[in-house]
Amino acid sequence: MAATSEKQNSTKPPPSPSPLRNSKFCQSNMRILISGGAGFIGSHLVDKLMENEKNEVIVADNYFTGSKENLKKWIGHPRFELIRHDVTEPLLIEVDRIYHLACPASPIFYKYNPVKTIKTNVIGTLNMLGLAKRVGARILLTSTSEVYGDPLIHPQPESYWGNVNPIGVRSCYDEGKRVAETLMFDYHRQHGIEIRIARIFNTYGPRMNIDDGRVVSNFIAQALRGEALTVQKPGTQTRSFCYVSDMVDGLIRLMEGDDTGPINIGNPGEFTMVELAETVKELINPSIEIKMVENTPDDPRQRKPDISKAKEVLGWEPKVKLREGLPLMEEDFRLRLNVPKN
Ligand SMILES: NC(=O)c1ccc[n+]([C@@H]2O[C@H](COP(=O)([O-])OP(=O)(O)OC[C@H]3O[C@@H](n4cnc5c(N)ncnc54)[C@H](O)[C@@H]3O)[C@@H](O)[C@H]2O)c1
Ligand SMILES: O=c1ccn([C@@H]2O[C@H](COP(=O)(O)OP(=O)(O)O[C@H]3OC[C@@H](O)[C@H](O)[C@H]3O)[C@@H](O)[C@H]2O)c(=O)[nH]1
Repeated sequence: MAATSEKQNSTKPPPSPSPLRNSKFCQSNMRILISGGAGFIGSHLVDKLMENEKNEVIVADNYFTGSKENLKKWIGHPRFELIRHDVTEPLLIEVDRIYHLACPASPIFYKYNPVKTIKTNVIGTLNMLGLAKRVGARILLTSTSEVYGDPLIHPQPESYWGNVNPIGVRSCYDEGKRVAETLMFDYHRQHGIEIRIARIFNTYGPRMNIDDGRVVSNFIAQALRGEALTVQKPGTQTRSFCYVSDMVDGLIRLMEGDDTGPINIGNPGEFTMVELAETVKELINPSIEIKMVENTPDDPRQRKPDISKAKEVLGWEPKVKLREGLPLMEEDFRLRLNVPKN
């Protein structure tokens, strides 16, 4: 896809910033909104962006799956602000960049209230795009590998249009993200908004909710609690797991680069769920059992990103291998579950 960020058919210019923005006493150069910033990936993104003293970070989150605990070290910091806000309602603030992450991401949470999930994807993205349009901000959407559905092409390049069930139990999320991508491109083409789209593949790391329901957090929590690891049938389905620090690095490169995307960001190391369970067992608790349990409908059978574009356009590729990332997550889960290492 061609790099394109020039404005086309812009309806009206963004409002002028306050004159104080350019005064020499103005404390920050970049005001960054992160919707969903109290969640797993969002809070790691906050940590990274706060390292730059020129950044002022604002998080808007409704705490559906995120928590203040993830941001506790920044609460009270002069360059940080936390707003309890649901993105299905409009938000009127002044910012230069919007990382739009707000959306439940674990299948058990996004299926819990599918109507709310699709509203978050559609109305939430419309509201964030409306904000970007009003203030002339650049906006990045965290889309997902789920836009490829149960893919018939392997690995998945960005040019693949996907194989998605439009009426299935996952469609509130995967079709919701597909509409969100459409909205991003329509605002770009019609109003000249500067957009970036990341298609994120399965990401793991510290701060995932312990009872999040996603496979890596489930297996680590089960291994530490001494419970059998629950591999959903058939167990031969594959995923490719990216450590969260690599993900955050990719997202920031995408935001600050020139390409609209969509760009796959993920780790191409591919594992069956049985292989993942065996690795967790070996690394964390060799005496644990692995048991096969029923799966849920429409579970994708294979998933692996083609990251040629991310390498070429962003100069990005993941650094942390699964066997290096799992112990870092184990350490965090041990602390939170109060299970010391023998
Ligand atoms: N982690 C992954 O493997 C993965 C893969 C693909 C895409 N993504 C995308 O990345 C983003 C972050 O995912 P995550 O893994 O950190 O999940 P998460 O559940 O930890 O974070 C999502 C955050 O969004 C907030 N939120 C949900 N609905 C909201 C609403 N209506 N208004 C305001 N806030 C709301 C939640 O409270 C939470 O803090 C999501 O958009 C997700 O779709 C994640
Ligand atoms: O305890 C479990 C949980 C899950 N699984 C399996 O593990 C695989 C991965 O399941 P997860 O729930 O972690 O996540 P999925 O890959 O299905 O969806 C994820 O995809 C990318 C993102 O958009 C989201 O984070 C999420 O929707 C599935 O095949 C599932 O059947 C188990 O074998 N055991």
